[in-house]
Amino acid sequence: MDTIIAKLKDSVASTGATDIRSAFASDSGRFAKFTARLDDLLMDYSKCAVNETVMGLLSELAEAGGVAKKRDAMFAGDKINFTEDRAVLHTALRNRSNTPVMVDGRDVMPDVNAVLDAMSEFCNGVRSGAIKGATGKKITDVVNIGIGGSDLGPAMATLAMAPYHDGPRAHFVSNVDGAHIADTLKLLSADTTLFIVASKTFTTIETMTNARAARKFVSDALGEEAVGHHFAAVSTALDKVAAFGIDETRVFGFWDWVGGRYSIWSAIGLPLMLAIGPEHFVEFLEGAHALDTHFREAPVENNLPMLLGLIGYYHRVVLGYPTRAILPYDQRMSRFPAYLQQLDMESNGKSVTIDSKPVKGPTGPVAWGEPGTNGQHAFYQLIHQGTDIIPAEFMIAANGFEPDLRNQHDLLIANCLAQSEALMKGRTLDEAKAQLTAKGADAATADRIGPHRVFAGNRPSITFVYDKLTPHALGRMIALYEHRVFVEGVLFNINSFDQWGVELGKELATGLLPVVEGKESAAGHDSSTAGLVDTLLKAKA
Ligand SMILES: O=P(O)(O)OC[C@H]1O[C@H](O)[C@H](O)[C@@H](O)[C@@H]1O
Repeated sequence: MDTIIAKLKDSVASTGATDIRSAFASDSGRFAKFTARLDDLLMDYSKCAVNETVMGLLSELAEAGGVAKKRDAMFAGDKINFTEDRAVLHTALRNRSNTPVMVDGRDVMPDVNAVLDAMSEFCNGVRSGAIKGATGKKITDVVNIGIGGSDLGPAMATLAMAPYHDGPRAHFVSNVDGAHIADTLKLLSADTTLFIVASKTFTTIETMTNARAARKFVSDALGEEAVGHHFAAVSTALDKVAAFGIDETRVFGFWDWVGGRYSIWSAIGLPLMLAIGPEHFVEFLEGAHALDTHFREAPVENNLPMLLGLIGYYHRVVLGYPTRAILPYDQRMSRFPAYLQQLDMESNGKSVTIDSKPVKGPTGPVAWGEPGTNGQHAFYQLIHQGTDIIPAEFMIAANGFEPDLRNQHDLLIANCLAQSEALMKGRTLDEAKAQLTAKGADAATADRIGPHRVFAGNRPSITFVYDKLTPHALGRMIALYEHRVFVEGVLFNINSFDQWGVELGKELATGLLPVVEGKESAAGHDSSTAGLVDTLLKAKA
């Protein structure tokens, strides 16, 4: 690996790979060379700092890092999440070919299918009105109470699939800040609302606290006996759900081999299924399955997640770029960057290798973003002219869902393409000055103002294009990013599937609660924490 990385660094210098603009000028076939496809999904990475030498070395890197072998081990149910002694099988949840997937000598597919059937039956009942609230009214609103992976996936996907909504309205409460649930409940009537308590562990303090507030909302309005009609739960901890008092016919399970940030395909997808219906939900699973099959079968040079992971690794480790921007040109994908933050940073924000040694180089970059065109009018300035190079990942559908607003969709496409072109081409000082002079500026003004109007160019971007954001296309896009994170994690030589880094803060918060409540002294805490507690206690009304 180290030798190949060194060769990559040398080849960047010796082949001038980062001069993307010149590469386009000298090779009209560049787009054809550096694009890959899966059905209608096109990945254009020609605007990255790559050439045949770089791509060849990246393929060698995939081989040396054993990516294909580890991929096969994941799909086969090996316990690759060794720090938690767990298999990693979110792919089994969307295994539409239904081939057996073995964990500890047992095929998990019958259980997967049984939960999917139970979810479908429940959703059909709620959507048709056969399953009603305690007063006999139809459920019009569903509130998912969850956080992290039990919120971001369903919230992101439900918003993305808005054109397919024909079920109850969906709301998402995640934050322990009482403002979140209070503002949500204000809009709702208990007798027509169903709450889904979604928590893999069923111990997460934010979720349990919000669930109790929701329970009080229902019992205050309709009486304690109504609670059962207005709650469902999704969890791996069925004993804890029973203790909370949710009827077992309304509990949808999943398994410890589904990571929270990979759980949208499981019963955690219940709010999405309620909104778009079981058939569209299955199409969503099928899209992910198509990508899984592609990941397992396509040769590296045409394998989208392999390429995306290899280029991501190249950007981070070889070129040293610290972040990447996720920029969907799709308003309904506005939560996709937030979703990817958990997927990517919780998976690959690690400092210890699988051999339990400190990593030698960088691991996961900061992933961030907002939908275009909004970002253009906010932070793109830094992407174009700032001192860090930030690889951008654009995504755009050829078609929107508003035929009467086709002109707006064309404007959206033009903006998306213009950004990647501008990032790559930039504007030289001579061009900037000539432009100023053409507008009537004198030479001294052109000299003074010109440098401010220079764009360095050669800034990398990847663009994804697909026909339309259908359930299939969304499932495929999420799975693509999941496997990209996998490929990068293998190359970083880390375990992408645990998240010990979130634990310390949780432990300290538990210890600090009695201090903040004024029941215990802050002695023993550092002076900053003690000082902050003191300030807050004095200001407490
Ligand atoms: O689903 P839960 O068990 O409530 O967990 C919710 C979230 O909280 C944890 O702190 C983890 O960092 C996340 O990976 C997880 O998705």
